Amino acid sequence: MQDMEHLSVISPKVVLFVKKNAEETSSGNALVIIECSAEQNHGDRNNHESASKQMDVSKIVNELKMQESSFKSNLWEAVERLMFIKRNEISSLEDFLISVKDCGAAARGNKVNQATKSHTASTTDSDKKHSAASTSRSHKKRALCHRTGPLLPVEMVEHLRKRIGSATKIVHVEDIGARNAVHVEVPQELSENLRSVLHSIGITQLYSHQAESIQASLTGKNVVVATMTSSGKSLCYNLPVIEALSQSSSSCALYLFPTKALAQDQLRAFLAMTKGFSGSLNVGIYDGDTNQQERTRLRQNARLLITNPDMLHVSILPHHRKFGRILANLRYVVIDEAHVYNGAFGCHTALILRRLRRLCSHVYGSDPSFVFSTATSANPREHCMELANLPTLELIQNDGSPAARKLFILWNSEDSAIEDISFLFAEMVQHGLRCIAFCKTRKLCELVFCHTREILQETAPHLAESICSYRAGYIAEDRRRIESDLFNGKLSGIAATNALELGIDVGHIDVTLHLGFPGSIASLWQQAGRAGRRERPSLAVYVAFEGPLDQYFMKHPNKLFGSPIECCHVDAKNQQVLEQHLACAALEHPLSLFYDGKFFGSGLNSAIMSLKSRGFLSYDPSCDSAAKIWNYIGYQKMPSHSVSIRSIERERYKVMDDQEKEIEEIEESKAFFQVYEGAVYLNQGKTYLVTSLDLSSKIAWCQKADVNYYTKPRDRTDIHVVGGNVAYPAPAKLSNQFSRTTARADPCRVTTTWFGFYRVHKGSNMIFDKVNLALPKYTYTSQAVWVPVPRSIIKAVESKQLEYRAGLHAASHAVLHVVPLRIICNLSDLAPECADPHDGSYFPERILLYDQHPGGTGVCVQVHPFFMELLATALELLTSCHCREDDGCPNCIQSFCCKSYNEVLHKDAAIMIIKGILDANISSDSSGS
Ligand SMILES: Nc1ncnc2c1ncn2[C@@H]1O[C@H](COP(=O)(O)OP(=O)(O)OP(=O)(O)O)[C@@H](O)[C@H]1O
Repeated sequence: MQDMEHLSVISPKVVLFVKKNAEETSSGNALVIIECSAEQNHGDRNNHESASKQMDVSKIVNELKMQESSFKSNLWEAVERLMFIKRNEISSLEDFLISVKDCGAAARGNKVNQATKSHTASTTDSDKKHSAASTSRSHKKRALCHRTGPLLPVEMVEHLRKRIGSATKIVHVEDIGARNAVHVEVPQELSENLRSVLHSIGITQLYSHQAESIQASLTGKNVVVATMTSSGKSLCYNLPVIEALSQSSSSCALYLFPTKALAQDQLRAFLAMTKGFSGSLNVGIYDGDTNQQERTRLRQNARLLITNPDMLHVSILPHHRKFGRILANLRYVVIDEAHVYNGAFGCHTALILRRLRRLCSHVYGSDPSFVFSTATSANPREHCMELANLPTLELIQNDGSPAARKLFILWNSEDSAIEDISFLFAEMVQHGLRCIAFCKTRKLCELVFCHTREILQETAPHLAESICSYRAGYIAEDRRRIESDLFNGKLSGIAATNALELGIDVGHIDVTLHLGFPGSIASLWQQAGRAGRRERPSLAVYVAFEGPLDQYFMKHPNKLFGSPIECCHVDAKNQQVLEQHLACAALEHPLSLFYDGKFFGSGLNSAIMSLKSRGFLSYDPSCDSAAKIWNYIGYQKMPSHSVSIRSIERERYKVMDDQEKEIEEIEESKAFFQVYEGAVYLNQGKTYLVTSLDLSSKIAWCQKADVNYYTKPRDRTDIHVVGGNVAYPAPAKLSNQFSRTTARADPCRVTTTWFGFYRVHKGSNMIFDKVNLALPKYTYTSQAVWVPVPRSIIKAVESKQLEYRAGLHAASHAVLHVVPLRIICNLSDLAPECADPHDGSYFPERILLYDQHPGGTGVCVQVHPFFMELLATALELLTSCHCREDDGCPNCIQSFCCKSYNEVLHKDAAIMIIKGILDANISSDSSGS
């Protein structure tokens, strides 16, 4: 009985002991009960060893209840609740005692309290002997139970340090100092109307950048406002627009927001601002949620139309005559959050804006000014000029807004990042700090929400309902409700995906938590920018996962805080996308080589020829031959309907509960990651079990469940190179020694297979069951660029005792990293073929990149001519990177988008493979010449 610690005298007959280092019971408990008499209690424990029983907590509690019915029920409740909630976490007597202490007044007012006091004192020494990890866990519990009342965000760092003790997880604190405002008087040229608008929202002075930008816009210049998050960028476009609309009763404006939520938010702000406004501004949102009646009303009356690029593409431009009044009088086009228009989506938006400007010019004789805003782009001017094909653009970036101090903590989790962020989330809420916990995936978002709520139910039940989750997939009504609850202060915390990253005004937020690196430094700042608005000090905590990418930033904080944010890229010359939009443009208004070159660039001629040969365009011989007019003659009535600008899928699975209520719709490509028979499915913190999946009607039926595990699909993505000609030939002139490239560009078939799932214990994250499933595969055709690896190289790598597969995996990541050095693209458009680290079966011997969008956006075809040069650049990258680890760093072989979580990478093997391919290529080149 030396390993027993006295827990409490529960009754004259029963004493609870914790068995130190006990083997876990089936439900993961290490509690032992000693049954004895009151006198025996004070005797030698060894005498009663035979009476000890180790069993499930549930059985213990029931047995104790039966034996001791006279005991106070509220204490039972407390103990029971505690045991169930904490089942895997009771690592020391102190943990348990602290938790008991927190379990209500009843528990504190009786014998347990006395036992608690004496044993808290007596176990302090033994606690010191605990390992660092268990000490930190113990401190964590103490933190959870410790309520000191409201704290300021900046006080939280010290508080956390005290709570988690010496085994600190805080590896770095970046102190981002406050910035003073640079105010200027409201410019003289602003009308009385505008002054009264400002007055009505309590603004007496402008920030310097606002005045600069407003003045430029009022004189008709195109402007990009590139200042910090929460720097008052909305005013930079709202004021000139209100001015224009109030000066002329016919003037109109168009606002483009990338999300519906943002559009709603901005409409709210605009209406609040113009509440007492004398003139009629007629503002409205025209998006997929707008009903027919409202659409008609807006087409007839709106002067400020708030929409998105998708609506512009499929509805407004193809039916432009119905919007003729607005287009003819268009004074301003506002594009908020310009950094979102990046990569493939940016490329499509760039062509949509060209279609808009062309119609304004050719059909309606208008030439609107553009106002862009962005907080997180390293090249705002270059990016926005390319986006709208503008000859000039005024860059406003001298930020005159004030900012309060922000502390940015890097938190390296020793055990579970999910548990840590949940603990931090609960801790913030308990100290009166409003908080958003950003999670990378929908599932993580639900898990963090559930964990945090469990903690709060235990430690501060009155706060358990004050948190919520928010992610894509929720029905619009739920999202609007959550947004407004957060705005109104009904909610004090929210676990969210990047759906909440853009500038929705969610009221004041004190703290942002970030679970894992969100994919770009720009995105991390964008998320962190949600807190500390309105000059309040704030806190951000980046909680790292175990993966190499997060660990890299934990080791090198300067790579986060000292590096510039990423550039935004769009490639409006992408031949494939250009042709898709030219077909749409030709339907909207006939195309002319003569008049349209300035909108669509030098690729116009060859794109028209290609469309002609494919039966989309025909030349109108009746027109003046110099103007060369081309009409749309394609078989599709509305070509824009088949051009998906965000790869939005039409095929979706519905998730229904047993009351036949729809809970969510999930895109087909993502459905089986979430719903399959036996899956634990989470939605807004509720746990469901998927009882059946009807593949024909695409419905997943589920019912509420109370389970202590989650499920994880087992899946694999295979690339099958189909062969044959690619749609677009490589440019004739290829450069230097790699002209006889062995790289190929081919159509490919991308197939994701789900072959089952794991059941994983919630607390321990241990897999305890493996289930096989037969689900339909998800397949789409796309394009790939690839190069085979000669057998001799594989042998050479293996002869050095290096892992060939790890080298191949690392090499494809390195090649992916250098693609943006040669072409303008978004890295998420492309993906490398990643070897499944847990699958030892055949894997193709090649380095391959494929286009992630069904049908492909043409990036691989563009890459093909210089693929071997990319290999040479990748080799330079690897050999010049001084990181020492075999599995490299994010600067060389680790990739954020790796589907195999950067497992099984080897830098030296990658160097050998790339070098080998290049050597083989040069020798085949010289032997062939
Ligand atoms: N000149 C000003 N004086 C005082 N407060 C201002 C001024 N201009 C704007 N604000 C306030 O600053 C807050 C942030 O403004 P806004 O939402 O326009 O910022 P933003 O730069 O668009 O933010 P985000 O980057 O998140 O989209 C608002 O509450 C707004 O009322």
